[in-house]
Amino acid sequence: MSLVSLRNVTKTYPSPDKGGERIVAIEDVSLDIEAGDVYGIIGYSGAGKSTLVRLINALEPVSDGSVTIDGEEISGRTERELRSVRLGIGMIFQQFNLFNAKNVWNNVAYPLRVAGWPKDRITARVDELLAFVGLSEKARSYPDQLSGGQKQRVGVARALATEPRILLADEATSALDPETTQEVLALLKRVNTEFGVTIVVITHEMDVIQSIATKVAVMDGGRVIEKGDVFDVFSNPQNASSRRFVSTVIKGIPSPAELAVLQERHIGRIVTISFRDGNADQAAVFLEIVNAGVAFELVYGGINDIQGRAFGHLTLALRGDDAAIDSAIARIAESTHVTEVR
Ligand SMILES: Nc1ncnc2c1ncn2[C@@H]1O[C@H](COP(=O)(O)OP(=O)(O)OP(=O)(O)O)[C@@H](O)[C@H]1O
Repeated sequence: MSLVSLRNVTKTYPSPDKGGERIVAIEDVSLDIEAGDVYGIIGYSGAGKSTLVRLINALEPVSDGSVTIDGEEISGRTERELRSVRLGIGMIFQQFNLFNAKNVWNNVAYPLRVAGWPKDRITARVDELLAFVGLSEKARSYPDQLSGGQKQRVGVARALATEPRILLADEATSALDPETTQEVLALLKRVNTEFGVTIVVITHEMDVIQSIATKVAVMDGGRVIEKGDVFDVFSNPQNASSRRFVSTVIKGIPSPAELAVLQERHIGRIVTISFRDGNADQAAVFLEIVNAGVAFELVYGGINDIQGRAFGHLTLALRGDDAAIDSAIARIAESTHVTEVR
């Protein structure tokens, strides 16, 4: 049984114009998140990612379909019942959302006081969490005295206070510089492996998915257009919309504007060849070109690493007899993905 399960979920909002059509934020989304996953939700702005989080977190009801957390259907629950569901879900935010008037220790203690934990257990839990996130020394500091990375570490400690099984991270590293982002991602990875917390990361940053996610769903226009293993989705997207999105976030695929520049700058036919962890022998690809008597120049490229597995794209300008180029492309296409710019 999945820990979080969405079945044919739709969420609409009233139109801002009187009598206008309702806004469809989420449309017919089905998704299963297993215990222990680090599940990335990625997509353009307005794709519906934040709305999806609010539905999982039971902050808003679905318009249609069902959301199940740990086997319990949450639609149609009373506010009181939902409160206990929410206690099992921690949340961290882009802007950290700490209480500026409370010190670090009291920020982390806050959800435990609300949940009615006894004083001695609160003390033990807060001390343990601050040690876990490496901020024991900062217990008496106020949020204003902390760096962005430290603030988010307090956010993580607070989100974990009530021992939730699920942590939702909504653009949790988008306000941080790249180095601090990596620091917070490493902490989230530890939250997953050491505490066994299932993490859902909403992001538009490829780095985040690349470093910690095991599964990913790509959203576009309120729908999940592709989902699965991170390496598979990014190295070999199955449909045109997800290919378009993926090509904007991974290295090595020239944009249409860059292709136009390449075509202008280089003589010959421009082709992009994809390489994926062992699926194509790179030497064999180049041999096909050489054996066909075709000259080539490497004009663009990049290699991506997803948790130790590599894939990439090389763009070449091919020069020679047209029939020879056609036959080389056809032979390369037998072992890997190749596209020609026309
Ligand atoms: N409370 C609301 N009332 C009306 N429309 C909403 C509401 N919340 C979201 N929407 C609309 O639903 C769509 C999806 O929005 P959502 O914020 O979920 O996207 P997102 O992928 O999280 O985007 P971003 O990355 O910009 O936050 C958008 O068209 C948005 O305008």
